[in-house]
Amino acid sequence: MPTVSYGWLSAILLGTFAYILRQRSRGQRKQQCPPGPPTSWGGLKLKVELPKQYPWLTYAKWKGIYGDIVFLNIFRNPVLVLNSAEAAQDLLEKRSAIYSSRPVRTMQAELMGFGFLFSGLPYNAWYKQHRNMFHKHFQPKVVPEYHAIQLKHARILLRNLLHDHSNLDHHIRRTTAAIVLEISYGHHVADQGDEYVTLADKALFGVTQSGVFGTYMVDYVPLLKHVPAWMPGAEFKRNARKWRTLATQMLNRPFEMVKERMESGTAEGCMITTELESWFREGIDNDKSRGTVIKDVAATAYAAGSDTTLSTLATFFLAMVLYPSVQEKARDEIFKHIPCGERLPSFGDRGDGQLSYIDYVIWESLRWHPVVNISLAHYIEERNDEYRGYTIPKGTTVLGNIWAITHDAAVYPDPEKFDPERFVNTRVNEEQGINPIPEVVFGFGRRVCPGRFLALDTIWIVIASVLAVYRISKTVDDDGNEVEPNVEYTSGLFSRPKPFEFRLTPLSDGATTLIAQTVTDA
Ligand code: HEM
Repeated sequence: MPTVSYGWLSAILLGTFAYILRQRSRGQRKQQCPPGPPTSWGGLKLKVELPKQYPWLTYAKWKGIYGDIVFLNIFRNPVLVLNSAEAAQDLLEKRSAIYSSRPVRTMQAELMGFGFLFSGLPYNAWYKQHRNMFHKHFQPKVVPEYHAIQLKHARILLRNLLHDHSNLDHHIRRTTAAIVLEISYGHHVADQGDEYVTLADKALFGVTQSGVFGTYMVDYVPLLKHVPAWMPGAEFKRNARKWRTLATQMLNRPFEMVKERMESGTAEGCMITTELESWFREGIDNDKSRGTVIKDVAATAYAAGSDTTLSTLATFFLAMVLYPSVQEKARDEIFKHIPCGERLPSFGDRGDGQLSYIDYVIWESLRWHPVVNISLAHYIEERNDEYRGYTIPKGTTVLGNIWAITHDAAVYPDPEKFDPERFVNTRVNEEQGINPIPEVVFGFGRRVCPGRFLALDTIWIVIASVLAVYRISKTVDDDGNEVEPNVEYTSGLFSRPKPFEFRLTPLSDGATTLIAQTVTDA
């Protein structure tokens, strides 16, 4: 056995080596790329690797050494990390015409079977078809149609938390998943053990593991995909095989469910029924691939829309435990508008900046611990570019370090502090060039998150509802001393707080009554 495995490895390494030599012998002109950590000759013996755990922190450290644009060449894969808002703005926003593609992700798309996620597609006509369909259903003028769904699930959350708040992630995931599943598939999520939530949960674990560029060597050296799964060190192949089954199920099962319900006349109106009906009306033969686009778009909405919103809400709970005065201020703002215990907030309360402090709490939750700390990888596909006198070669993967941008002390003073107050005085902020609303947490240019309008609405209604009826605080030990919560975040594509302890108490008997009423309201 070992002889065979070494044979494979040698063949792959020799192939890679020969490729590099060929490229070099073509006598490429030496380009002056931006500075970065040294990689050895030909990129073969690496002195540096892209970090796998919390890469945003390592990149932020590199900023101190190499500056805000850091260049690496890993196995002939040029990678550029952007560590400042200015660089991200200059390249990913202003030059988004050439910085909006995505690199090939062998692990996620090819081996794991997540090629259906349009978030990973290169910037081409096929991608635009997906993005346009998505935009049709999630643009600002459409998302208010989903307020009733969001309100219902925010209230179910209040009730579920009253019974048990020990598994916060579970309850919030139920809320965020239920909203997207109802909008996309017209599916009503069961309170416990919903088949589709469980399925996506398992499948998405793989996506978040493989989502940050640099995690898997096979993304740099695609030839490694041919390594047999049984070989020592080929764990990635074994994992990929497992996740592939889940990916296929996540893509197909809920879609088939809607089609069956349509055939039996029991389907609820949703994104898929709307799209399928218009496809049938316009003639399937005129556009044979539209069925695939519909299926992909629904699955991408689900993959991208559930755990992201979950993370921000979990961060909000953690911040409220740690910063009780912020919590009181936000609650006071609600009670100025809706007297305590009178009724629960609804979207009508949001208009005209009436509850603007809540908006600041949301933006600070998004900034303090961004969900996506390294943007999905952008890719410059068409041609070489020049920036600040450096060459950015065609074929460079470009990573926006959202964490570094939102924790730049020159822009967000005292960045580790959760302080929604920082956004209050917009005039002074503008004059001093500090504390802009951190929209960067939703990414850049033409690939900016198209689900952000829905996300902000969900986060708003959940936060306003929770604050109106619950106090979130530290737990106390047997001697009555407050226990500090664990403040630790997961690595991976969607970063969220690891479990932490907190107390959740209804504010008053009136609040408990309001929560109980949601059983009949929702
Ligand atoms: C707090 C919640 C959310 C955050 C922080 C967030 C953040 C992001 C970020 C950083 C990107 C990558 C942008 C880039 O490449 O520059 C992205 C892409 C994307 N997001 Fe979100 N997102 C959130 C919620 C949602 C929701 C609710 C949906 C769907 C309903 C969604 C759908 C998508 C899609 C489809 C893409 C891929 C866009 C493309 O490649 O064209 N996101 N998101």
